[in-house]
Amino acid sequence: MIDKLNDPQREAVTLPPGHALVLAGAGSGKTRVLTTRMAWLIQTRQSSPLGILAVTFTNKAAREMLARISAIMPIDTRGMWIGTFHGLCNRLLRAHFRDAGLPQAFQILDTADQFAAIKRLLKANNIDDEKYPPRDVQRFINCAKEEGQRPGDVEAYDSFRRRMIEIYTLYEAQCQREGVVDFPELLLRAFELLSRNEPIRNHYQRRFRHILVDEFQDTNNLQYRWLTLLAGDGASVFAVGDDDQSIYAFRGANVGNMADFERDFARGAVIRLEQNYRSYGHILDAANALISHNTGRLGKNLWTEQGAGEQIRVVEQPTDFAEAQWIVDEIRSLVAEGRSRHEIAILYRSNAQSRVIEHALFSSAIPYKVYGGLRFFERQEIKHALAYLRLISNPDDDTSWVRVVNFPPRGIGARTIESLMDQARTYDTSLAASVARVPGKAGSNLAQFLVSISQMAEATRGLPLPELVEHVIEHSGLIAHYKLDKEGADRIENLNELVTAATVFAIEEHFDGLPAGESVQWVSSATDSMGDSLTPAENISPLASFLSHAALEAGDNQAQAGQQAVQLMTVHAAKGLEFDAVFITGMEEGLFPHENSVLEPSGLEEERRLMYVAITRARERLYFSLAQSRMLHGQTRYPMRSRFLSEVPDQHLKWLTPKQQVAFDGHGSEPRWAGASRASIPNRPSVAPRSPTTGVLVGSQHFRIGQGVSHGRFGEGTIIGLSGSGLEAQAQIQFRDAGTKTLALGIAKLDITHG
Ligand SMILES: Nc1ncnc2c1ncn2[C@@H]1O[C@H](COP(=O)(O)OP(=O)(O)OP(=O)(O)O)[C@@H](O)[C@H]1O
Ligand SMILES: [Mg+2]
Repeated sequence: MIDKLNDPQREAVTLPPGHALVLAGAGSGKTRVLTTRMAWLIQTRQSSPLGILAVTFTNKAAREMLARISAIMPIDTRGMWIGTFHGLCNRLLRAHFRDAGLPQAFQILDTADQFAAIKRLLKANNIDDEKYPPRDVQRFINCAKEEGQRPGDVEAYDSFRRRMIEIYTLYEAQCQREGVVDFPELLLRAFELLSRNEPIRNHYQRRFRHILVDEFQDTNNLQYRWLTLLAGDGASVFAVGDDDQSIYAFRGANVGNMADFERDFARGAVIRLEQNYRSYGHILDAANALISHNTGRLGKNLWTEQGAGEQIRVVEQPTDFAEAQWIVDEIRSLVAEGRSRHEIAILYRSNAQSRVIEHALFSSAIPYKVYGGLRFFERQEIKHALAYLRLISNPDDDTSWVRVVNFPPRGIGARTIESLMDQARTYDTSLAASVARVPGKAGSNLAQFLVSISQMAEATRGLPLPELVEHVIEHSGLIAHYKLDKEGADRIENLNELVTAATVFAIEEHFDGLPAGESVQWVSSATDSMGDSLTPAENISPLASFLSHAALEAGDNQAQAGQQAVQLMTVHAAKGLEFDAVFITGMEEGLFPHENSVLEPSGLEEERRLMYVAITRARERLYFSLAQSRMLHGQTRYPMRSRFLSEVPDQHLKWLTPKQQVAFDGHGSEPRWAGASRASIPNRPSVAPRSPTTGVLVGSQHFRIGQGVSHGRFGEGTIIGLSGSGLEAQAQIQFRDAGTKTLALGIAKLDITHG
């Protein structure tokens, strides 16, 4: 098992108990070391499988880890706690729902559900959603939770924040009443449970002697505290990570946790891995050179024995359509050369880019899978079906109630629902519990809905999960409804796919045929002073378990089925994965680096880490592609080449199209636009750019691409795109300090400084 490892890897795997940090760059075998260490701990009998808790970044990674361990040795991995932070916290809360103050069948709100719940809350309390936009409220609440703060802990230094805190309080009451838990709440609840309940804490601290964490650089403060608490004084924490791949700061991840961990725990036990086993030399050196532009790195140097391999191919196309078409043609020849489609990935910085690429793939009949983005469990019909399933397990789930009370339409209008909400508010009950208080025809319609839910609950009691799901999609009226819809065929297919998903889930989770609970005889062997009473986690009903799975795992479904499909995903979603061939698309200023990020140096450094992640996904072949004009958010833009292109030394690049212009270097105020005239943009099918132009006359000023301008507030900048004319004329300007902005030329006061 450990023969195949190099020396530092083997050292890490076989470290004696104690905290340790493996700090190493991409593709150096961190994940492999972590998995092997688990297997090694078990095989050398230093730990039982049940004494290990491992945190992975995605559910897919958790499954792969389990598969790898079972491949190494024949053990029952079922009782092992391997999963994401959210998944593990969910498991903990299910096991101790009472102590955590939750109903047994509590439901998980995903981000979209949470947003809907907040909107509903604002409405119900007559809160002005212009002054308190739901997005901002959501962010406020989530940030507070991620810092471990309840409403009482948040500092109210002005009246706005005071009001936000009141909304947070109302939101908590609503969630509690409805028996629902949002993502950050999973973590915070689990943290509070462990910190307040000593017997439970002691139990788990005694059980988990080994805690292993992958992608440690992306933990947030609350996760860090959760780990520290769970570890107590006795457990060994083995963390692996790469500061250069920290890409979730915008969600509260704190790369400083690595340094803290080293200081607080790992003292001395820091292992660095420097040999990369994934990529050929040109790819690796390009990544190293790029990331060296960042400051404050913990520093490491990656090398490979694999030889230089091929240069990175760079291609510039006139439009985003042409870019997509070129990629599709190239994929055809890769496949013709014998590469498998699932070993080819197309990465993009923004989800919005995928549509054009998907279209090109679809038109060429190349099978592809979108990983992440377009999520199966987020499709409308699936969410409707899940809402019914949630209601039969918990009729007080108001979010689900509101979603389907009139879907399929059954004559229950907005007014009725509002009056129901009023009642619920007045008596502080759930919507279901208030039905009896609504008078007249409206009331009887609502009552009928309630009856149909309880009939479904009755009829499905004791049914195996797939049959239960099938019954509900049929009897909810969803299938019949979509049959009437011209475009409903797809939706019906998806609903049927939900039954398949339930079947697969039941098999994987061993719910098939076995009454829940019997499949987990190992629990009793988890001998502990607290005995079985403390670990009934596995006694959750298959339905509740499936619903959690649906909420936690949106997206994974597609990737699994995508064995023979080209893989499409955002760079964020690609973390930890590897492919033979990778296309990094949209290598343009404003896109990658993203325009929102270039305002601050820290934002730009995060973009650079993201680019580092993207490059290091490739084993053999890497492509950079870009377009001279791109339709984004309904606007045609004429972006400059990404500065990241100029941060990769020329010797690693092979331009497949002429390299005429100089890429934006992010420093000088000199316009770097030395390219050919943009006046003619050939090859753009179907969507014509909205009056693309290289020059615009507004008043007496003549604006041109490449010109230097200055603006009262944003300072000095360079025009990088123009569109429209007259009053509609707009310029996209790359400001030296203020990032990229699109300004209406008739309104913005701009002075031409040169060019
Ligand atoms: N000692 C080794 N011998 C051969 N192959 C190895 C060795 N160590 C790792 N690999 C292979 O190198 C690749 C990268 O390993 P792994 O995914 O564990 O790296 P990582 O450090 O976790 O990367 P990332 O930072 O991208 O998550 C994998 O295909 C892995 O199987
Ligand atoms: Mg990894």
